[in-house]
Amino acid sequence: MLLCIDTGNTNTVFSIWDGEKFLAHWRISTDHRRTADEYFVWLSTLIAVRRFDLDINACIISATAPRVVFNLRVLCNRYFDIRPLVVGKPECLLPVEPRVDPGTKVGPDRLANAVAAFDRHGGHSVVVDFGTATNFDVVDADGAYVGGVIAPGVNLSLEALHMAAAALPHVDVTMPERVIGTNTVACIQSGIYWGYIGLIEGITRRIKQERDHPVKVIGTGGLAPLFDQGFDLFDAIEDDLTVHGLRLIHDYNKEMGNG
Ligand SMILES: Nc1ncnc2c1ncn2[C@@H]1O[C@H](COP(=O)(O)OP(=O)(O)OP(=O)(O)O)[C@@H](O)[C@H]1O
Ligand SMILES: CC(C)(CO)[C@@H](O)C(=O)NCCC(=O)O
Ligand SMILES: [K+]
Repeated sequence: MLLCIDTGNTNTVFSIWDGEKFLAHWRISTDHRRTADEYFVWLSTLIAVRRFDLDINACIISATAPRVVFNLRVLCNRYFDIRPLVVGKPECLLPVEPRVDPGTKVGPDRLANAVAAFDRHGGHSVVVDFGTATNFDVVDADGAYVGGVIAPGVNLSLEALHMAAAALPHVDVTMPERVIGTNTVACIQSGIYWGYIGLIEGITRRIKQERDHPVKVIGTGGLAPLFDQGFDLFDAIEDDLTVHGLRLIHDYNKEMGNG
């Protein structure tokens, strides 16, 4: 079984691939202080609940927070006796290299998104990923990541508003019926919701103008469905895009005799 670990700045997803399908996706908050032993206790508890044998013989990691990699490597070595592939490190091959400015370290989650989008939708696409950041990852005809956009994430914007303005409470993200709010909470919800609708519409329109080929827009991340209600923002929503990409990158390395 392959263990795919997608560490974002807020949450980390552990997914188990049995060679044909994902058996489970488990989520834990990202904390670089978490030790290998802590991860293992957590993992083995979840595996016991699901009653399948833990037979992990390969691991691939995407870490947008590089500090977590040390303890994840220890987890792999100590408990599974394997060396993980770490996306973005020179020893981890990619089906196509990204085409960006020299010296740019593209986020490994964006590299995985590009590989997954190319697999499911072919070239000429853009992934809109709603995580800690709201990032747009542009995929070329051959599947290469060729750049994109990084905007503050929805929950980050809400948090910033609440922290910086004494009179503004923390609110949940929902779709308000009307743009004009008649109370404080409704005003904030409107600013966030309609603000992000405008951001997604505006940025995808401009990305399409900059490309010389029609572009498919793929939404992913927990909040993608919320922004899809009644709007034509996305051609597809994929909830497991990043781990799907990790699985493909692992398989590619195996095919190439690497790891
Ligand atoms: N209506 C909602 N309001 C607030 N949060 C939501 C809502 N729906 C989903 N979420 C949250 O969105 C998050 C989506 O997870 P996702 O993996 O896409 O990004 P993340 O974990 O926040 O960021 P990162 O991947 O950068 O760590 C989950 O933590 C989930 O609890
Ligand atoms: C943009 C985020 C934060 C999205 O998770 C991550 O991919 C990242 O830290 N990227 C590094 C910079 C870049 O991708 O250009
Ligand atoms: K993510």
